[in-house]
Amino acid sequence: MEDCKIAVLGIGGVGGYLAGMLASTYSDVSFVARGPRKAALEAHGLQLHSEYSGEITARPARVVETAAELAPLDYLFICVKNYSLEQACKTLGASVDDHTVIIPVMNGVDPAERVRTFVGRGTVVESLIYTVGFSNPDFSVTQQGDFTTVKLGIPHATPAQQAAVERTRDMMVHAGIDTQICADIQAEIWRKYMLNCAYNVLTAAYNRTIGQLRDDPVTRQEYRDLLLETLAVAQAKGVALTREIALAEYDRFLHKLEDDATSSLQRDLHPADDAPPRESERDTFSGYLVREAHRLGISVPLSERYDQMLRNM
Ligand SMILES: NC(=O)C1=CN([C@@H]2O[C@H](COP(=O)(O)OP(=O)(O)OC[C@H]3O[C@@H](n4cnc5c(N)ncnc54)[C@H](OP(=O)(O)O)[C@@H]3O)[C@@H](O)[C@H]2O)C=CC1
Ligand SMILES: CC(C)(CO)C(=O)C(=O)O
Repeated sequence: MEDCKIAVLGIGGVGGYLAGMLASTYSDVSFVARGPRKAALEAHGLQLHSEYSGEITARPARVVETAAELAPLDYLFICVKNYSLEQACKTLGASVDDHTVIIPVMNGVDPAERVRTFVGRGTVVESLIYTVGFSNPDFSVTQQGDFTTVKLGIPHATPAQQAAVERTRDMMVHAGIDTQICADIQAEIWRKYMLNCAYNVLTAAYNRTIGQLRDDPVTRQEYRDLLLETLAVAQAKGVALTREIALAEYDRFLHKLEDDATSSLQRDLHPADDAPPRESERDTFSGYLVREAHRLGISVPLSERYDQMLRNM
């Protein structure tokens, strides 16, 4: 395990945490980054300010502009926004061969399927991550809060695929990354997506924290309704999510999420420095949900309203 070849493509909020943890454990970790971020990582390494894992300065084996500059990898983590995924997959070259395990660590329900289509080789492990992280103007990365957890799996895995999932989990746990294997990874991904379709959509639509959404009776009720609309679409697609799980997520919103919690969609649409909105994943959340609902004949009026509102921002 010590000399496995690992790369992380996308050294932002999510990739920066994983890259920092991996590069401070393994000797052959490459960072794929571009422009001024590449120059900063080459000059100073990656500074990770993690409330969960501590203050880490990670020096990668190398920083490259594209993965195509790398020899075949054992593991490739792809941590880009959904709108960058296709382009990123086009730059992999010979870094991915049939033995490579690719782990897209992203929001949305279909990144793994899209990677399989765009790349067509290697073993793609599905994943999701619960974390709060972002990149800073000096290209350091901050992870906030006392958790960061990754879940892995491959639906209907063959024994060889399951072995790849287990190897990946062991490699990540050895680097100090909380990682669990899920028997039904699709259901877990949809559970997280259901959360995102309420949490990310409402925090971004109003630029409010979770505490502010919870204090307002209208948004408090809408959070529940958005969870239930997403549940209806998931169930129509045959995903094993139940009303009890949706209501447990609502309970978490009411009683457990931090008052000052924000979302990645909110941070992109409302940058802290009053800069103009950045490109965002609104299409990954309400956009995809509404399209799937229409295709399946499910009524999702509130998601439609918020999708329109986010599109007009
Ligand atoms: N941030 C969070 O708290 C959470 C995020 N997620 C999900 O994780 C995924 C990643 O999000 P996040 O880390 O926040 O995103 P960021 O925007 O912070 O980071 C993405 C990084 O990918 C880089 N990138 C994009 N394309 C390429 C490429 N072709 N080559 C090299 N680098 C590339 C970008 O570089 P550049 O700066 O040069 O554009 C950027 O640094 C998303 O799907 C998000 O929804 C999930 C849970 C929590
Ligand atoms: C809801 C949250 C914070 C959970 O990790 C997230 O996925 C995001 O901000 O995109």
